[in-house]
Amino acid sequence: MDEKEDAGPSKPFSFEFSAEGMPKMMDALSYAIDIGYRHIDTAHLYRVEPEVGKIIDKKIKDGVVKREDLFITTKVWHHFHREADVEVSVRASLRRLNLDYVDLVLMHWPMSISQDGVDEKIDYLETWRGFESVLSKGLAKSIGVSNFNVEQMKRLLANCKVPPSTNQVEINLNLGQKELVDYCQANNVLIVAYSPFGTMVPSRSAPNSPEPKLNNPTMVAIGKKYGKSVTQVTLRYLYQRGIVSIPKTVTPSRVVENASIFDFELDKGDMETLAKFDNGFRTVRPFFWQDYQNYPFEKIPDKMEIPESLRIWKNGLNLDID
Ligand SMILES: NC(=O)C1=CN([C@@H]2O[C@H](COP(=O)(O)OP(=O)(O)OC[C@H]3O[C@@H](n4cnc5c(N)ncnc54)[C@H](OP(=O)(O)O)[C@@H]3O)[C@@H](O)[C@H]2O)C=CC1
Ligand SMILES: O=C1CO[C@H](CO)[C@@H](O)[C@@H]1O
Repeated sequence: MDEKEDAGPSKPFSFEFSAEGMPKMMDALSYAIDIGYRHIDTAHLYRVEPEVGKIIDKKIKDGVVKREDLFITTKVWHHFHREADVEVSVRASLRRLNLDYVDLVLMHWPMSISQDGVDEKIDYLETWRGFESVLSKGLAKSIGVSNFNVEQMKRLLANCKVPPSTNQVEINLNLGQKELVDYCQANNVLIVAYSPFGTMVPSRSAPNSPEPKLNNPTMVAIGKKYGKSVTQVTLRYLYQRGIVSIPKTVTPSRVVENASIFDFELDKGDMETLAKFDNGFRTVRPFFWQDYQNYPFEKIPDKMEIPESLRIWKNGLNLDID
């Protein structure tokens, strides 16, 4: 393996993954597959592909699932945006995952940032040609993007040979992204919602985070009406908008809870009530990249105090993955 394959931006950030969190996460993944989860979302960034691969391998060897039953997504990070580097990244992920192919590979962000954190200003249309090549070689069964805004989706769809199957973006009750969802769905691009709970959950919440929280009276009342939790109502709401959610939990009971959303249907009135929570509050906003070319979100004005809940990374990110 040449060092380019697994090198990552050694500066300016240092995002420490908690090693002790790994076993819990892997136990949760193993349990999720046992109870019926089939879509696994990972990425070069997350540094867990080898462990995900081991779990998949074991579940196939134990006869719990066949490879074709699973839908594995991984993502290409910023510093592999040269057309030829996309394949380098995907082959490295396949090696770490111990797979012959992934079902979906995503361009994690539209920005291209060097391993040293420099804004390399590579056009994502060039990067996308690398994705089309990876698809043609069978390294991925489908290709998509993540964190693309409406303008970027329009430009990509107008300048590609193979359209993205998916746009994985933050969607939750705070951030409904109606214009983006409507555009993608009108153009047969599946919307996958990351951070589907937004700031509802304590790990993402801060004193100034907007409603709804887990104890929001309106949410609790709607949940009671259907015998469901606030988080199940949230995931069902997204499902009924034609959106695939990818909630994360390391808690076994929540692994079950988050999957138990297909035995009820929110009525029209409740869907309208839930839509009213939309206030545009974005949970995942890496403001440290906001001056880079193709940064997809509105910029936070310098004078505005950046709320703690937006500072998902205190120091940033270190991708020197072995
Ligand atoms: N493409 C991209 O740029 C991004 C992709 N993603 C993807 O989306 C996935 C999910 O997003 P993430 O940001 O983790 O946020 P989520 O909205 O999935 O929230 C995860 C948090 O919610 C808690 N939680 C989960 N289920 C419940 C429940 N039923 N009741 C109460 N709390 C609950 C978890 O706690 P606990 O684990 O302790 O149970 C965890 O702290 C990520 O794992 C990643 O795969 C995420 C961000 C950006
Ligand atoms: O899960 C994640 C944590 O935040 C990163 C940057 O904001 C995301 O891109 C990533 O997928």
